[in-house]
Amino acid sequence: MPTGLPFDDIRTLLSDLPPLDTGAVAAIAARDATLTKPPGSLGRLESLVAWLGAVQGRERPVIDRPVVTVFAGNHGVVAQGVSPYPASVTQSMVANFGAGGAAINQICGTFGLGLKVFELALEIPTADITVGPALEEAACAATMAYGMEAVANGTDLLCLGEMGIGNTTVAAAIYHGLYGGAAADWVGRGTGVDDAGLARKIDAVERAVALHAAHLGDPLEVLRRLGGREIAAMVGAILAARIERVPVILDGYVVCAAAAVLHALDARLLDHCIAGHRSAEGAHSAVLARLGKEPLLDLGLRLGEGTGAALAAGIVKAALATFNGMSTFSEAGVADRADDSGR
Ligand SMILES: O=C(O)c1ccc[n+]([C@@H]2O[C@H](COP(=O)([O-])O)[C@@H](O)[C@H]2O)c1
Ligand SMILES: Cc1cc2nc[nH]c2cc1C
Repeated sequence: MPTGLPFDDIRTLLSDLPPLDTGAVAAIAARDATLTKPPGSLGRLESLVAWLGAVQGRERPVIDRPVVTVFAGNHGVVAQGVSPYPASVTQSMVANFGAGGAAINQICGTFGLGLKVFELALEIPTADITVGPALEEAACAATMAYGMEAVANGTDLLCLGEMGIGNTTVAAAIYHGLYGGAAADWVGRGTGVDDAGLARKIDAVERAVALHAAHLGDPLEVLRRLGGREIAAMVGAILAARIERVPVILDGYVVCAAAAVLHALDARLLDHCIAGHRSAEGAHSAVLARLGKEPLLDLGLRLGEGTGAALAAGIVKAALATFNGMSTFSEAGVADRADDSGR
């Protein structure tokens, strides 16, 4: 057992972060300038390769073991009537992931991504955040540690996803707890609540944040009081990836709640993350602006499961394939431009 307060053990991990590799970025820019294309013509694909190199610390980044991790949790706040679906759907969807029948299975198959599902005590929902803290500190820290396993198998690109009926309510509570404003600013329809459900959801988020208001100055307290197990595990996964130099693609509105906790602790904790997409859940745009992330895709998705992150991974893989596989002007015998302008 670790000694001291569990959150203290987490906090020690925050203090010693590897720097991004600027030498790798420079080397990538130099090779990019020799490839058979006008400078800058691959747009954001070029900056994606630079990002991979900066995080991995490699002049030739690799994506040999990309993985999507789906963290699944259940939430006591479902008792407040905040989701149109019963909590049992979380377990059923985990079975569906295992059987290969979910949307994320098909996207992983399309782009050659591994899929790993972390099932987090689904039979024991976290406490209702309108009544008390979701998790005790020790349980929250232990769940964060479990989430660190996401990078344990030598993955070189981590796509984060989640599944949990009710978790758009806890995500909204986290945003309201971290960023203030009105509860309604952060609450959306999730899986599709009707108007009465939306009103219950806004009310639940308001009451939860009011209940815990005295403790919300510390982002880790926001996490344990207003979050849930899949959110805590994703905080651990993002943190471990930062330390292990693994690039991370964030999914949508719910995954970004985990990212927001770390960002509130120290913005550099998200240096290794890109936003895979903009979710159709209304407040996601405001969240992305707070996090300083420009999403790669904007496809109107609001599913979760890591689907937006996995789709973005397909683009990232293509970006790296262009960088590694393209011929240079001299190799291909293509005439380069006559002057240095525009470089
Ligand atoms: O992350 C998103 O952008 C997102 C937006 C809407 C819904 N979801 C998914 O929907 C579930 C939560 O919705 P709800 O209505 O039960 O709170 C959960 O399994 C999430 O993966 C996810
Ligand atoms: C069917 C279903 C699938 C999901 N996948 C992610 N969240 C979900 C919510 C529901 C309800």
